[in-house]
Amino acid sequence: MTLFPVFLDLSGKRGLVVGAGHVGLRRARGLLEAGARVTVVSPQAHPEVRALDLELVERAFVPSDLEGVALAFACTNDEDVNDAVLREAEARGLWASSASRPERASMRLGATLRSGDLLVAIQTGADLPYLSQALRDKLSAALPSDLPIAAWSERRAQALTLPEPARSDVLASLKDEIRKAVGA
Ligand SMILES: C[C@@]1(CC(=O)O)C2=NC(=C\c3[nH]c(c(CCC(=O)O)c3CC(=O)O)Cc3[nH]c(c(CC(=O)O)c3CCC(=O)O)/C=C3\N/C(=C\2)[C@@H](CCC(=O)O)[C@]3(C)CC(=O)O)/[C@H]1CCC(=O)O
Ligand SMILES: NC(=O)c1ccc[n+]([C@@H]2O[C@H](COP(=O)([O-])OP(=O)(O)OC[C@H]3O[C@@H](n4cnc5c(N)ncnc54)[C@H](O)[C@@H]3O)[C@@H](O)[C@H]2O)c1
Repeated sequence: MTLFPVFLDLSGKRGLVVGAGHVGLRRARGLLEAGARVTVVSPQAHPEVRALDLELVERAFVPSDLEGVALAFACTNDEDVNDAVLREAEARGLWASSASRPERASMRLGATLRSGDLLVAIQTGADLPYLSQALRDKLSAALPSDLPIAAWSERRAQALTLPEPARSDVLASLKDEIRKAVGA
């Protein structure tokens, strides 16, 4: 299956996390980092989930938990519950992922690498987190830590306001400088 890569702006949207073990904790943190509002539904919760700024509902999942939600993460240790979350999400036209049945889900996750706003996500397409993590670590070690990304972005924005041929000249030299800086 060929997956479509996309980066979501979740600010102000509600994400539902079903199951508050260590995978649910990772999903809740990731959603909060992205500015989403988060509801976690789980009878038991990892202690670190309680410390987060989210709504924790301490009971088993029911389909109405999906009301008002933009996307859902099935992270329980019960495959039937994770399947039910996928099924109910699908019925409501919502994207959902499953920690235990990824191949049945409409949404897959990957290993991620962040440096400021720079975000790299790696998905093997083969349910092989060891490979995506290994590639992420390799890329992380190779990435220069002091890239002047904001300054480059500002120079590009300014160049786009220039008339030709200045615009193309400035953009070409910026492109060369960036490729050299990252060793491409
Ligand atoms: C990269 C990362 C991102 C993330 O999940 O955040 C990620 N797994 C991570 C960690 C991790 N995964 C597992 C352990 C337990 C210990 C171990 O086995 O080592 C740990 C360690 C831990 O949890 O700490 C085992 C595991 N993983 C999956 C299953 C189910 C299955 O295989 O069916 C099982 C077997 C469960 C079991 O049977 O117990 C499934 C998936 N895991 C994916 C991604 C997706 C594939 C991505 C790809 O192919 O590229 C996919 C398909 C899910 C999806 O699409 O959402 C994250 C790194 C976090 C980081 O370091 O940043
Ligand atoms: N994708 C990944 O990266 C990854 C990594 C490790 C494990 N896994 C898979 O994900 C599953 C979850 O892993 P974990 O380590 O977070 O498990 P865990 O056992 O730590 O947590 C499971 C949570 O689900 C909750 N739960 C159980 N039934 C529920 C229900 N009906 N409604 C709501 N919540 C319910 C439990 O109370 C618990 O908080 C594992 O069983 C495994 O299959 C995936």
